[in-house]
Amino acid sequence: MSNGRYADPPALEAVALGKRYRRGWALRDCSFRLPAGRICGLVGPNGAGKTTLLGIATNVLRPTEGTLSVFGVDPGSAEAGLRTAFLAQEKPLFRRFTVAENLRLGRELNAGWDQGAAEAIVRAGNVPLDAKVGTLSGGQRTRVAFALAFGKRPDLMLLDEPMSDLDPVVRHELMGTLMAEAAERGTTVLMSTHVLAELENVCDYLVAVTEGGLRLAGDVDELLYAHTRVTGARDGEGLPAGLEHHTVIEFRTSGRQFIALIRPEGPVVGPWDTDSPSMEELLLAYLRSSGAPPLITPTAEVRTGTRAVAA
Ligand SMILES: Nc1ncnc2c1ncn2[C@@H]1O[C@H](COP(=O)(O)OP(=O)(O)OP(=O)(O)O)[C@@H](O)[C@H]1O
Repeated sequence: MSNGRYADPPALEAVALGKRYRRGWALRDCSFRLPAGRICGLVGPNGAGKTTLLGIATNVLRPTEGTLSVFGVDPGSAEAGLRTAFLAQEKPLFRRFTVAENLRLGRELNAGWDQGAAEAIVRAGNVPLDAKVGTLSGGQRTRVAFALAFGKRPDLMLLDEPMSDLDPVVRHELMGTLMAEAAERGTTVLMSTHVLAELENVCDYLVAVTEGGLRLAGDVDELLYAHTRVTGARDGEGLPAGLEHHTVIEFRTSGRQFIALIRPEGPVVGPWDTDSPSMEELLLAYLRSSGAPPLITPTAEVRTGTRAVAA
């Protein structure tokens, strides 16, 4: 169904999206597009609003203001439900049922169910199909939850910190399975994680939130291209003269060196070394500097006049 063509509706489009709980806003004024076929990392500190965003995309939560559409339709529509799979942080499974019974439920609930794909994931971890889910280790349960999500053959796979209880070998293997599936079928993936290194060489798209606000959204290449890492000899405490002409995302000193991440507003002239940041450096700088101005790249920008929800 989805294959990432530009004319297709985006996998996700948020327009002025906000969610308020009793204690206050968990998400506010978020507008971005995630084109179909992308592998997107969703990052932000604890309590930033990631799970809230995923909850709205899966119709577990309704927005307080604004809209979020999934392939151009409301997350509560039958079409969005059919095309989306969600691997929640707490991996809800029927613990008193066996693995096979959980897969059978998956088959009964999903028209396009692929039993072979689901069973292959379970078997690759030597998880017995006749074991009760409640007796499995946390990592084994995650594997079964992965199998249920993959068995659905979704166009959009949403994952909330999916790897947090997996050992490094299984983490690597399941990430490989996820990438192979996404590449083969053009599946859009939106995955929240705190392990920034996990996203390098995997994601081609990023969404970063802090304190409920969107900080970065867009194509990884565009985001990296817009930034320069500047390093040089420290001269006093403050920003070296000349750097103030640029948008400074973060400035730090270490011993006799300084390191800055900037969005250049012209040629970067000075006795410094300039370089492209890594994805991890870029994300860390934005997560540490909540006052830095957000950047939404052209690919992620919501075009005015776009109808957000065709309910
Ligand atoms: N059901 C709820 N009722 C009240 N406040 C909530 C509820 N769910 C989340 N919040 C609050 O909303 C904010 C965002 O929470 P959310 O779970 O979306 O963050 P997160 O980025 O997923 O965090 P983490 O990385 O810790 O999982 C937090 O301040 C949280 O306390």
